[in-house]
Amino acid sequence: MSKIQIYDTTLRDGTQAEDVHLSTEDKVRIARKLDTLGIDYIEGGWPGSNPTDQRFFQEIQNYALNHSRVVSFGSTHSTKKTPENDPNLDALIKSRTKAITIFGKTWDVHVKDALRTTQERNLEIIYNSVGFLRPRVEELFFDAEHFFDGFKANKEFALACLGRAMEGGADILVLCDTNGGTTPMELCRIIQEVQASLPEARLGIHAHNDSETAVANSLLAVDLGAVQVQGTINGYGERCGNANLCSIIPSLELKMGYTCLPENNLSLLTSTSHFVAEVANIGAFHRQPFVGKSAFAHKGGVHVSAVRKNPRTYEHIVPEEVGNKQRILLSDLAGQSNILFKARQYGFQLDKDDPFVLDLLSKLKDLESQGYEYAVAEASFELLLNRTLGRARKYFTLDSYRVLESKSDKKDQPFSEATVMVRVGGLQEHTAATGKGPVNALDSALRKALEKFYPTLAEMHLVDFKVRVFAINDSGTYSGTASRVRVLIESADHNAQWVTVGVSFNIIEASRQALEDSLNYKLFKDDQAKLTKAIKEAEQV
Ligand SMILES: CC(=O)SCCNC(=O)CCNC(=O)[C@H](O)C(C)(C)COP(=O)(O)OP(=O)(O)OC[C@H]1O[C@@H](n2cnc3c(N)ncnc32)[C@H](O)[C@@H]1OP(=O)(O)O
Ligand SMILES: CC(=O)C(=O)O
Repeated sequence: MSKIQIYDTTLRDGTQAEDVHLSTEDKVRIARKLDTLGIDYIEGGWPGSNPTDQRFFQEIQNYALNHSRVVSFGSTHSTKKTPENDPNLDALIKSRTKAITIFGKTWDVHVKDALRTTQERNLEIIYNSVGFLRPRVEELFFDAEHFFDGFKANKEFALACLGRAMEGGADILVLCDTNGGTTPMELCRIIQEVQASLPEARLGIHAHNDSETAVANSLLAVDLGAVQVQGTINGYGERCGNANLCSIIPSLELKMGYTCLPENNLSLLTSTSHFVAEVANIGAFHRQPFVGKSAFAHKGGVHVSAVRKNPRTYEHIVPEEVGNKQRILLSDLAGQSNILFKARQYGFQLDKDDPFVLDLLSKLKDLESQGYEYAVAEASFELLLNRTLGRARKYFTLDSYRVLESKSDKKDQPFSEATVMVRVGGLQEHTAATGKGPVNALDSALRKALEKFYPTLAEMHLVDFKVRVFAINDSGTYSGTASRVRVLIESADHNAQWVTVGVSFNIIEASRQALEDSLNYKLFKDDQAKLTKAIKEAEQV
């Protein structure tokens, strides 16, 4: 199986994305993760550009990477300078990387309008820059910027640029679809013409995603003989992004028979993707192929029924090969198979004829149609399942609650106060609490009332609170302030995190439902843990 060089530019082109900002420390953390994954080349940045990138190249020298080679990136020398006095080329050398990439213009429009120089001078700049760096670095790559647009505009000039870079000593000529507008059909034709014209050249591909074809173009280029693929983790990059390595690597390895990563490392792909998203502080893209949370999530009853019999029926690869996993979702599109699968996850062996399954399915569909979303609020579903089976204890009853909002002075913040009446066994408790907002006041009052019966409730805290407004009602008209809302509450204690849901026309009532489920779930979970412990102890006796 032939090896394809994987060249990651998350730390350089990835940071050219509108919402990606990485500190030097972030870059080092990502570089080390990419090294663990087994990426061949990590483009660390443009050392002539800013102090963050400059520091990265110093800092990364303190780490012995096992696999990856760090690459510094810059442009050919300035039209007004020579290689010897160009600060950009000097910064590349000072970065002390064993590999360097420089980009040069190959589109006549850019030479005329961006560089404002002649084609002859551009060819000279390319040759001189590459030739100057060649003896000073072990590996040298030439990024032929705008190559495909350049080829379409002026084929002879674009090919001459490649020729000069090759004569100067570049190891690989990387054909860049810088504006991301090249179709796979054009790309195919152009690469074949390059190969006919420069048969000795070793080619690479660097594609942008403006036409949503960056991955396809990269795969095609490899199929045609490219030996290096440049891209970024999660496809981050300038404008619409770069070719997504999280799709390219598994496609090359699992579908096209190439080797990209060291043996057995492909299963690190999903965790690497999530790690990079986390460090970049960008919400994970759930629908991302291969590594997204939804990449192997099955919702439709027909799909679930089939994947339970044979996962291949609706999965293009085995999720674990890329470190992902199958998920079965609950919704109004579910069939009995979804329920059976979920019940098994929680330890119940049921079968399709069980009347309980149909009962739960119809409850689920009814609640989902009102706006409850159990695919996310799995703790609420687990309670619903156990309640329907008669397995969940009723820990407390909230007989009534009242929430008051008042504001006395223009300068003051509104004041929230909640009172609750709860019953635990035969005992009634009447409590009041204030809070920063009505939901906080209600939460405080409920806990105050319940903690004397259930002290472990003090261990839990609220992690996240999300409100979604359903502005369009069932008849398709706009409901305005009379809209239904869904509240999702994420809670945690020292060893778990769980999400609960509530739905109502009243945001406080929706919050009350989600809060009550959250408290109940904590108590239910504690009971389950006690039971498991008792069973283990009994088994040991
Ligand atoms: C396709 C790509 O993604 S290439 C990478 C793009 N990335 C970036 O631009 C991020 C890093 N860039 C930077 O920090 C800055 O632009 C710097 C430090 C490189 C240059 O900053 P400045 O000197 O202030 O120039 P400025 O950014 O305004 O313009 C870019 C200059 O580079 C020149 N240039 C562009 N491409 C090339 C090239 N291949 N070879 C030589 N010069 C080039 C432009 O003509 C322009 O020069 P001019 O000012 O004489 O017109
Ligand atoms: C070099 C580069 O990033 C590009 O042409 O897109």
